[in-house]
Amino acid sequence: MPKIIIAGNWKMHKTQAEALEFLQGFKSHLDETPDDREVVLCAPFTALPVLSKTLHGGRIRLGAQNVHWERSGAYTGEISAAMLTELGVHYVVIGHSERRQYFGETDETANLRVISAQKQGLIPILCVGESKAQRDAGETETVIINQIKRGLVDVDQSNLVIAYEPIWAIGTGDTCEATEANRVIGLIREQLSNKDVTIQYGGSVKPDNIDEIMAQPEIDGALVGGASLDAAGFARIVNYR
Ligand SMILES: O=C[C@H](O)COP(=O)(O)O
Repeated sequence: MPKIIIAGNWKMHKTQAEALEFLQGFKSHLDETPDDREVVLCAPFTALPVLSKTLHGGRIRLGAQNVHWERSGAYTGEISAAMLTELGVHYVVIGHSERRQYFGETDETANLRVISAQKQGLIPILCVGESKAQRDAGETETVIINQIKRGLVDVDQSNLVIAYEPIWAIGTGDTCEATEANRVIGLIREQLSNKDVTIQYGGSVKPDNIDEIMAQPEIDGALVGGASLDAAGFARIVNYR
């Protein structure tokens, strides 16, 4: 059975002080969180050390939002997998559509990042998703299958999470219908040799739609952007029914 993973992706939000303030409001809600799910916070690099110290041994796992494929070297502005594991990071978001759109990342660089993350013991959360134009042109299936095939060349599927994030649903409030997300995630699973890979849905997940999303049989979790910034709201998402 795939593990259920609810992850918050804070993107470029929260200073260290704001991250600690969030935790104060969030942690008390975890008493109600069923044991069947993993809770992950993917924070900016600068907030990882303080979160790591505060979360040590607790219920919440730490995630980063990117990783380079080399162990070290002349790569100004980049972070290696070894630097992240040293901080107690367990997960790393890779190939997010914002990285692809604004920073020129491709399926090929996502693939290199996934492999280097796994080598260092990190669990990659590989993001895939089609644009509105691609969906309107009837290309959703082809786009997703290509992203999965190229992103997973030589990748060990036993330590892997995939997030299906239709680009048109990210930060727009325009959530993909839960049944449609379920259909595409089923298609992604068909491409995998390991059927127990956790496949999340991401794109305008909110407290008022998480129950329907998580009721879908193919959906094993959520990657939550904007709604993960508010402690009470993210707690409701994590504690979906
Ligand atoms: O990584 C998270 C996704 O980009 C979704 O963001 P959102 O929940 O703000 O739509």
